[in-house]
Amino acid sequence: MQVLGVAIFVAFGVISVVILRRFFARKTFEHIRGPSSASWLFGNMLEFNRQDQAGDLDFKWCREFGSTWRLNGILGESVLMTADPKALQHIFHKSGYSYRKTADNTELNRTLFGPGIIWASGHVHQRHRKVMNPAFSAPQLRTFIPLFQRNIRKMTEMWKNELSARPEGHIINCVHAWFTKATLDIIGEAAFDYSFGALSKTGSRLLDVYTNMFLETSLHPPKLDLLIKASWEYLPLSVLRLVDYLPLKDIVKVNQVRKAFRTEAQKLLKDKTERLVAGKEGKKDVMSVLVRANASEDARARLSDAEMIAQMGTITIAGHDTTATTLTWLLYELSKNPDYQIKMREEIRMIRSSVTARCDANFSAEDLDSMKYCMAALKETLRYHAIVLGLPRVAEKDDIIPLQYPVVSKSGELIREIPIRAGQQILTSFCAYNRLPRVWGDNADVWDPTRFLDHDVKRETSVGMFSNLMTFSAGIRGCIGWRFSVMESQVIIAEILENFEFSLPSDPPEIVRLPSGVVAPGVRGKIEKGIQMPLQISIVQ
Ligand code: HEM
Repeated sequence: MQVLGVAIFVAFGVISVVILRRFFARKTFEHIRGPSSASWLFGNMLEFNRQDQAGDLDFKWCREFGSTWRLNGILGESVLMTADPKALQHIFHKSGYSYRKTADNTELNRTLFGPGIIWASGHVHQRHRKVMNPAFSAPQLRTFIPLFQRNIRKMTEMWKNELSARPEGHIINCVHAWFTKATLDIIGEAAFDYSFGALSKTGSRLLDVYTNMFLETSLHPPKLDLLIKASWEYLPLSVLRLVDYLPLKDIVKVNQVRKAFRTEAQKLLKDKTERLVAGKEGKKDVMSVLVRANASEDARARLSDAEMIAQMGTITIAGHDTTATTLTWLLYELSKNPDYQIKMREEIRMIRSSVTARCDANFSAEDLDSMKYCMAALKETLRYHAIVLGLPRVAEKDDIIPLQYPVVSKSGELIREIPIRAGQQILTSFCAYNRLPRVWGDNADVWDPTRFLDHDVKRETSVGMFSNLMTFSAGIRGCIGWRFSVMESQVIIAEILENFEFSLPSDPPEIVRLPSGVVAPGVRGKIEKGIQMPLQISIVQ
């Protein structure tokens, strides 16, 4: 009886807090325009989470209401959504940890990765970042270039072998499946000196458990899932820790993945620590650098074993499918833009002649940096195909968010800044920012790398980690691996375009952007088959 009383009291308390918070939240956003509520229970969240193609609604709402608008959240919550550069700069760059991740985001990160960098917050996150930074510095990453080249060459040799047996002179491959394997092998070796054996087909348990995780866990979430996760904002941490035991599809899958990574990471950490203690010459992989950086820290600043182990899953998952998917979109665009593909190939060949003239076998970092057409295509793909659509954040304290581009209120006044209360949720839209005509020009809705060719246009407000794009997020929580991804992509682009031509198959399927954790391509009508990007590949003449 007593237990029931406490339960009723707690439930009453939670509901009162929710209603009061939502009442005050409405007040601050009431005057901002936005789509009307599609359902009293889900607001706009059901349509937002189940859009036909990822980003469709972000682009539509941004066109209709300007770069900042209001959404109806679950149970009448009022949510601010923005693609405004100054607002993004304020939230990600200027406010430290004042805009935290949402509870469901944090808990899913904890369930998947454990206590690693992507889960940590505040001073704990600062500690993670300090130990990890040296492993992601430009000089350290440049040492990986030969490793990137060696691994991607394995893939191109396999393609060449396959092609040599085809009298028709071409093959049709899902390039995403290949890039996923190549980038997984690369991250395994570069980050841990570990072999996933993805290309060689020897495979590993990790690979089996992990395959298709993003799609399985985030495509078209069930209604109950959305409701349960919305309630997490109001639950105390002690209750949230029980999330791991929920029989939700995504939780079950990420639990499996985390456990598999933990087993492997424990072995790796032990091996690397023993090497360090024995004074053996340090290896260059990210985890060995981490182990050394950690050992040289003041005891209080060090990462614990559990934290170090969590980094393995984090770096693997954050660090390979992301790059693989971006490269997949790049090849898709190049298949549709053969003239630009030819320009890139000519550029690569020209630089190859100077490499041969100096009797080198491989491109150096400087060679790769001098490939302007290739770099412009990579930047444009990161802009046009932001594989993380945007991120949700919650204000930790009352604040005022400034806007670069004022929006018109319901009563016709210009809104230049938006007061926000502690606890209110903001959805940031990276994909809509990346396509704002005011920032990128009138042809922002077209894939056109020439916009990046001669110069990086000086933007009015600078945001992001790379080239004013929001694709890698920004600020103290921005992607720590952006340079890794860019260098790896430069190597892969040079290797594959020097050797192969890419085009659409003769009867090309309609490719759609799947609204999953990482925006990946699928084929219209065959979405249940998962990620697909069939392209025609032939040897360069
Ligand atoms: C195209 C490639 C990539 C994209 C678009 C991308 C995007 C992002 C984004 C949007 C975030 C912020 C996530 C959040 O705040 O919840 C992030 C964080 C992170 N990324 Fe990447 N990423 C890419 C490649 C990589 C690579 C190659 C690595 C590692 C080798 C990596 C490691 C990480 C880590 C460890 C974090 C967490 C950083 C922190 O919380 O301080 N990423 N990435």
